[in-house]
Amino acid sequence: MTSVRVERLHKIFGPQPAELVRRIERGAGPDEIKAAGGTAAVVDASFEVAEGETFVVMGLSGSGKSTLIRMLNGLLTPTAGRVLVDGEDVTAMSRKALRAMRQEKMSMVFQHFALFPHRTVLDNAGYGLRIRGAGKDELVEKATEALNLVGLEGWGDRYPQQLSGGMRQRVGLARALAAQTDVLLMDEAFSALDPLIKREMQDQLLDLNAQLGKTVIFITHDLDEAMRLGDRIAMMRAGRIVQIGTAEEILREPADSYVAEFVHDVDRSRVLTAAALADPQVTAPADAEPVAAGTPLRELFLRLGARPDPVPVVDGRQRLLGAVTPAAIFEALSSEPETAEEVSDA
Ligand SMILES: Nc1ncnc2c1ncn2[C@@H]1O[C@H](COP(=O)(O)OP(=O)(O)OP(=O)(O)O)[C@@H](O)[C@H]1O
Repeated sequence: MTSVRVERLHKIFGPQPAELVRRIERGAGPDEIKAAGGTAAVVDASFEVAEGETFVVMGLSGSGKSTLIRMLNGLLTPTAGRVLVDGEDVTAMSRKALRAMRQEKMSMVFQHFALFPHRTVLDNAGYGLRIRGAGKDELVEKATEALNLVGLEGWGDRYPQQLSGGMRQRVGLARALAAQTDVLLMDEAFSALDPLIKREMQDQLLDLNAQLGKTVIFITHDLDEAMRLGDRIAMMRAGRIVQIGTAEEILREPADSYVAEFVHDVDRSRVLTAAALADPQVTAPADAEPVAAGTPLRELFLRLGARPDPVPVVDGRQRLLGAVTPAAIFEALSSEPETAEEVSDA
């Protein structure tokens, strides 16, 4: 399996980009960079994505998400910094090595997926295999398997115009899956879809990942999507990553007022889980039925109605993590999170 590591990555558009990176390192802000004719699209980004992890990059339009993801597979060359895929520096690869890396290790799914109108769905799904030089039998086998995985069983002989928008996006996903790369880069892959279909695709990605264990780097400007899909989320603002954490960490301890504002309207009862509130010091009644660590607070809250006692919480192996008191549930659901700024000011 493949891991991805990003070290002090910068991308500056405009004249003398390397000089502008030096100025940023000496403390220049976005206004100074702008005055010098540059755009600081990505500034000093560092993170590591573990094998099998779904890492979401989240931010408003123009915050640098697409620029960042395009540097991961070498579509854009960084102004400074390194991208390591399986320990190999993408920024130092030849064109040929880059092409091989994209074919063998990282597939990309875009928002507006380009399907070839005159090729069948099966051919479209197998496109990555074809350019890699796969034989016909292998192409048919792997593309069919990928189409089945995304719920398009039996559609291989059709043409793109016979499919709905959601189905076409599934073909895009199937193409990435058929290539059997360990890493999927998904750039606003579901953003153009209707809300219901979008949700279906998210469920499908979660399902697929439970089966296949791919490393997914997923870009979105949709916070609900980020929270549903991400094992961890990187919050970007004006080119910088301002916080990296799980949905719960970001909700409970936003790094600054920008992130706090962003997550303000999130339905905490659906995102926060029993695990975050389980206190090993609290004992639940012996006959209380335990809940799984991932149980959303909403469900815990509903359960309290029947019996207002502490609720025991167990992990996947039925080990006791602690218990959640009704008071902890009320507090988590009603309190405003403190930002890290406020905590350090105090
Ligand atoms: N080729 C380019 N030349 C100059 N500036 C660019 C170029 N590509 C992107 N930018 C600028 O870099 C900044 C980051 O853009 P980027 O597309 O990465 O943001 P984003 O978060 O992906 O936004 P969106 O969701 O709208 O695509 C923006 O200010 C954008 O205008």
